Amino acid sequence: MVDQLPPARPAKTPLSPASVMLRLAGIGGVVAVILGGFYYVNGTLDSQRLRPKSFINALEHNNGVHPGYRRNHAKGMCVVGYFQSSGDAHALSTAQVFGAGRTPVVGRFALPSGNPYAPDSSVPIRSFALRFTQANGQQWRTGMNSMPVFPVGTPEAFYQMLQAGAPDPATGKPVPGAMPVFFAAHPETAAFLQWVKTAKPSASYATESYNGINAFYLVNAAGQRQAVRWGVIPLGQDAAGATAPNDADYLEQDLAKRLAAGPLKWQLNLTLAEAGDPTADASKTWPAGRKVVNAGTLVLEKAEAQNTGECRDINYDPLILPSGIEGSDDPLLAARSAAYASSYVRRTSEVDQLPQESRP
Ligand code: HEM
Repeated sequence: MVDQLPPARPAKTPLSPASVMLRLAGIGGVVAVILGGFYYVNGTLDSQRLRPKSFINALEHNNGVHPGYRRNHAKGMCVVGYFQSSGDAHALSTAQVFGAGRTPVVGRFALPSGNPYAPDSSVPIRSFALRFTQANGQQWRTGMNSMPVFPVGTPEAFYQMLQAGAPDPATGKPVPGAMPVFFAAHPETAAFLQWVKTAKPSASYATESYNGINAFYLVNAAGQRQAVRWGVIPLGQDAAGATAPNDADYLEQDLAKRLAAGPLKWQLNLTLAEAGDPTADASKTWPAGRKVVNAGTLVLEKAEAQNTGECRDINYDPLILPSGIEGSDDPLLAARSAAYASSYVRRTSEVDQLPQESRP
């Protein structure tokens, strides 16, 4: 048998230099369109558009750069313990944390400032962040504040608020009058300002209530979705009239002392929204009288210094949620998630510059 040769291909006419240039320009054009798309989505082409680093740059501008520390809520302390479920939230959510048993927790108490040396009495707000690690490996991370509402409802307004708090280059202090002007232009701050009127710096992290503020959805085995806001209330209280000392650093010593004497406990409450309650506006409270489900007890057993403790390398991103809990349409959630990641990238690349603290 004789092999048949394939038919000869017609000889190709070489491209003229002009055609080569045209083809290269075409390829370049496609690449430029793709890159332009990326830059557009990233906001690089729009100098006015907010990006994760816009918040972090503003926080650094206002508070200074403190290598290795969180760019907001910089002064804090790690804590370790567990959550004991009551089982009462199981009908609302498939998340394992609400089933029977215990879920280990790594938490962090902090002050809401980017300055890790801020005196404890400088602000009436304290914060509490938690990471629950379920047996199936899924995590629920949340950051809560002691106020019941956020001053504003959008990332843009929060950025403007940071700008209003920027220091005057001449004095290094906030520009007098800038914050009142901001509040006057933002009537949604009314509920927060009402709270501030009576809020006092508390004498202990242990006797505070903390609120998740943003709305989330719980999803049950039937796929039903219930909008909720959550928070924790302390099971221990000081005698009435306990006041904060003048000392700049009393909160950490107080917490270490209390934990050395025994575990500290909070009740985890889920407030259930009714039709019409806003889920996309953290500056609005929900009407009183909403049903509250006691999901269980948070028990803290040990405190650790934040520079060496387990919470140091945790990014308390509010959108890290297990199945059975979902984010809402609140625009602050995505902005928080992105800004915390940006802060995390900066601070974790500087960890070797942190002063090493001995464990309490
Ligand atoms: C657009 C709005 C917000 C921005 C840009 C923002 C920004 C930040 C940043 C950069 C951090 C440091 C994150 C890290 O390095 O781990 C932080 C921490 C924190 N934020 Fe926000 N935040 C916002 C809104 C809120 C809201 C609504 C809450 C409500 C509870 C909140 C609660 C907290 C808490 C508790 C922490 C401390 C977490 C920890 O201890 O590690 N933030 N925030």
